[in-house]
Amino acid sequence: MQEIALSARNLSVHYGDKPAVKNISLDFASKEVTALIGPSGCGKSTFLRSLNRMNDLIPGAKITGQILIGDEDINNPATDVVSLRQRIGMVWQRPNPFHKSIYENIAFGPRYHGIKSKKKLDEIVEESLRKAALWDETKDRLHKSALALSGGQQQRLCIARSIAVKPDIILMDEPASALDPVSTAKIEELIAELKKDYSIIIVTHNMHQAARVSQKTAFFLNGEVVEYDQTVNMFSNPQKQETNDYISGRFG
Ligand SMILES: Nc1ncnc2c1ncn2[C@@H]1O[C@H](COP(=O)(O)OP(=O)(O)OP(=O)(O)O)[C@@H](O)[C@H]1O
Repeated sequence: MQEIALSARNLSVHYGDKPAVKNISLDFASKEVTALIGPSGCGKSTFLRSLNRMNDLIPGAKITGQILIGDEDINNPATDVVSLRQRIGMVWQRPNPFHKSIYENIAFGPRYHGIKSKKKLDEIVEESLRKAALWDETKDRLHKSALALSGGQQQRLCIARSIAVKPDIILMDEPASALDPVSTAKIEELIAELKKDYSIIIVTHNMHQAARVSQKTAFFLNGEVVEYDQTVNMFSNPQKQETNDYISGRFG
């Protein structure tokens, strides 16, 4: 049996009176990549943001249902949201490095979580940049501004920053959509490498990308999950007409 990293149970999200995510239950396997696909506005990002309580920051967003890590429901008001976001990291569509050096971008999180030793921080910075396939490109300029990196390098830096606090799960919201094809390919290679150590849930509009990087795919439509399956099955033999229409480009 596959280990489960995270489960959504009857999860619904409303913005005011308007439902954006409707009663979704999904299990996410450990150390796998799960892709969330579907047309614009179908609730993928809203669902993703619920998984580490980022929707808490949106006024008027109301969340019901459970997000379970083991027996722990992260929607419980007693949950320490800072430590939750350390365990479940997030990488956004546009790279958003801090206006600081490359080193400080990575060291910020571990330092915030109490690591003070320079030697330990140096080790974490190197290890995180290596895991994000960025060490060779940055080792001679660690104390230069992160903003001088290319867009693709900045996105790998953001991935390194999320790795630095040792998460179990990394959420990615269209992490390559603002990047050129070469940078996109690097991010995809990196995702394949990262899944050895982390469970990854990625929103993507790019069907080829979903097919390349993920082991499971969930197809969202109008706030619901229409189909959830192994990616190879989903793309070769979808069970629902709507899935077939979407992946063959008939809408969305
Ligand atoms: N902050 C918000 N306030 C109000 N409504 C929102 C907010 N964010 C999203 N919505 C609405 O919720 C629905 C789902 O949006 P969401 O962004 O989750 O979809 P999506 O599938 O990720 O879309 P896209 O692929 O275009 O990013 C949409 O109708 C959207 O207009």
